[in-house]
Parts: sequence; structure tokens; C-alpha cells
Amino acid sequence: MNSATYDNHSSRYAVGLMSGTSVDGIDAAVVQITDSLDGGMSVRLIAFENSPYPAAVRQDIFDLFDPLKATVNKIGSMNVLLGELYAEAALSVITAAGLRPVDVAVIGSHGQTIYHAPESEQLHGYDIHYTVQIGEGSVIAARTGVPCVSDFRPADMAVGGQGAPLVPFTEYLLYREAHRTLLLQNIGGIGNMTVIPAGCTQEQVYAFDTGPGNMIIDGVVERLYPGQLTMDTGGAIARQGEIHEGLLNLLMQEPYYSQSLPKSTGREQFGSSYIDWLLDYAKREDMKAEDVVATVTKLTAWSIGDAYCRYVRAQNPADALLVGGGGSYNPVLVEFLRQELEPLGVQVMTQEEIGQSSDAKEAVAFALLADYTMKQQPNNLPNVTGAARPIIMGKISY
Ligand SMILES: Nc1ncnc2c1ncn2[C@@H]1O[C@H](COP(=O)(O)OP(=O)(O)OP(=O)(O)O)[C@@H](O)[C@H]1O
Ligand SMILES: CC(=O)N[C@H]1[C@@H]2OC[C@@H](O2)[C@@H](O)[C@@H]1O[C@H](C)C(=O)O
Repeated sequence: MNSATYDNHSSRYAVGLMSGTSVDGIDAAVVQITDSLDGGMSVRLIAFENSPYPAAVRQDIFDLFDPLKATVNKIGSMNVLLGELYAEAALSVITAAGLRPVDVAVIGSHGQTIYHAPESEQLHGYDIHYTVQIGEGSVIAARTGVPCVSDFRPADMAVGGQGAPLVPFTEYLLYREAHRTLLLQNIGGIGNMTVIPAGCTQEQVYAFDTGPGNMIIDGVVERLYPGQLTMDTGGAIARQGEIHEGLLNLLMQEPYYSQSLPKSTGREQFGSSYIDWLLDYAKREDMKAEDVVATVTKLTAWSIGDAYCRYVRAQNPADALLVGGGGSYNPVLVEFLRQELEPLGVQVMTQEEIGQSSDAKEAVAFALLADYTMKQQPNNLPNVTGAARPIIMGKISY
């Protein structure tokens, strides 16, 4: 029995596990959550680790993104394998925090998204929205002895939401300010923005996926430098390239950018077939590899600036955009973002520049979301996901 429970404890430790759309590895964070007398809470990051996926595991995960390869036996076995890897990541970060599993009240595990279909499909006369995250919570709970909350998204979808994004709920709790309107921009595989108006209530927060984060950059780098590179580390390639206006203009026509809110996207849209199409064009135009990388880096920054102008600026002119996720470690991308936003009066800062961790942010969020599940309190933001009502997300494995 865990000594850390949800009865009469105003302070507890929670673990958050995140494996995002980039499939670069498992992020694991231990946080200490302390309730305050005014009904709020404080959250302190105690330890953080990233365990990269072995290359063969990463390849097996990518195979599951292709519905033709994702047979039910492969999904079933990877679900358990990822549960094992997530449990190891949790045990390791608990040790790094100087704790024992018995000290930890809950593990919140996002899992690995292998398919996300938030728009309605008709099946036998029913409206179907679905999303698939794997990484078995029962395995995580069994190996660690700590209750695990997993599979958060389906509950929001069951009440009409997109099942994403979920992190804004925690951004509202952790970042809101009385006098500044903040944009929290995550640049992972996908880019997503949370708008936190100055002095706002929970109902006034909104968020959406801006489009690709690093997904197109990673996709073209992997194809143009096969077996050598999986990302443009430090923006080294983009820095040497020039923007190709023809390709940039073509990519800017993607209908997702002007689709109305709420909206979310994923690898289904900006994954391998999109990269095939883009590289076919680049080949016909005889483009240099570095020019392709520079152009898609520029596109990514443009899509964020464009989203701000379309969906935010008129109602909520922002003071600052705080950049998190792996993209904040690409200085060329951050510089392009500054060029898009600073002329509009929006200061661009990375999480590191404000003393936080870009890497740990999403793992921390899932620790906090799981804490709410255990307290039986709603943890979605209907205004953000489009859900009809607040709901308690997450499935508990004891
Ligand atoms: N040093 C670096 N230089 C350039 N890019 C980097 C660097 N470090 C990370 N990245 C980029 O960040 C990506 C990983 O970002 P992150 O871990 O935030 O994504 P994720 O959590 O998988 O995605 P999502 O938030 O969409 O689910 C890498 O694939 C790479 O493109
Ligand atoms: C279905 C899914 O896994 N979506 C991810 C993805 O990666 C970024 C963006 O697209 C966001 O919508 C979401 O993740 C974060 C953790 C979220 O729900 O807030």
C-alpha cells in the first residue's frame, strides 16, 4: 500500500510520463504538489529524465502509424512493451529524485499516440471520434506498485471534445498572470498554442494546434540525410540554407492553417505522405537540401505567427510568447519566430529564458492531470477541446 495517498495529505509526489509525436523518447518528471490554503496549489519539479527509445523500438512505433502495418497483434504487443519501458522510466526518475515508489501517490502516463481522429466519422449510423494511445497502465502500476492514470483523451472525446490539447489545463494553473496576456507555444512534433489572457478565468483560456512543430523539419532531415540525422540539431542545416519562396508559398496553402477552431492535427496530416509530396516538389525544382530545411523551418515559424494573427490578436493582443518543447532548442526556428512576432509587439522567450524547462513541461503536465483524476476533479478545458462539459479524464490502474 502506498504511504502517499489522497487522504489528508496536502503535499504529495507525482510522476508524469510523456512520449510525444516526435517519438524521440520518454520524458519522466517527479513533481511535488502542495495544496495552498486559498484553494490553489504549487508544483515543484524535483527530477527529470529523458530516456531515448532504442532505434529498433522507435522504428516499430513508426510502423504503427501506418494503418496497413498496424495489425492488432503488433498494437497489442507494443502496448505491453511500452508499458514496461514507461515503468522503467518511472522507477528510474523516482530514484533520481531520491524517493522510493512507496513515496509516490500517482503516476500519470500520456502513452504514445499512434492514431488521432478527432473529426467525426460515420459508422453504422453513429458519430465516431477516436484516438489511440498505447503504453499499458496496468503494467506500469504492476511494475512500480504505484497507481497509474493513463489513457486521458477518450473521456474528453466521449463528450464531444477533440481529446486534445490537454496541457492547457495545467498551463492555466501554472502560468496565468494578472497583467500580461501570455501565449504558451509548444513546438514538439506538432505545434500547439495556449492563449492565457491577463487575469483570465478558466473559461477564457483557449488553445489549438498551430500545425507542424518539428514534424516537417525532422521528416525532411531524415529523408535528405538517411541514416545520419533525425533532426536539424541546433538549426545547423537551416542556418546554411536560403528560403525558397515558391516552396514556402505552396506550403502556406495547406487548408489546416485556415480551418476554424477548435482544431487539432497530427502525423496523419503532416507525416510521411506529406513529406513525399514536399520532397517531390523540391526535387523537380532542383533544390539544395539546406534550402529545403531552411524553408520548412521558416514555414513552421510562419504558421505560428499566422495562427496568432488569425485566431488571437484581435481579441487578445499578447505581451509574450513562451516557447517550449524540443523546437525551443533550434535557434534558427526561434529566430524566425521572433521575426514573425516581435514586429507585432509580442516578446518571444523560451522556457529556459524564464527559468523553466522546455523538456520537462509536458511530463509535469501529466503528473498534474493525474493528480486531478485521483482527486476526482475534472481536468479537461471544454473551451479548449470543444467538449460539451467538464469531465474527469484518465483511467486508473491500481
Ligand atoms: N538541440 C536541438 N536542436 C534542434 N531541434 C531539436 C533539438 N532538441 C530537440 N529538437 C527537436 O524537438 C523534437 C522533440 O520535441 P519534443 O520532445 O518536444 O516533442 P514531442 O513531445 O515528441 O512532441 P509533441 O509535443 O508534439 O507530442 C525533436 O524531434 C527535434 O525536432
Ligand atoms: C493526440 C495527441 O497526441 N496530440 C498531441 C500532439 O502533440 C502536440 C499536440 O499534438 C497536442 O494536441 C497533443 O499533445 C499535448 C501533450 C496536449 O494534449 O496538450
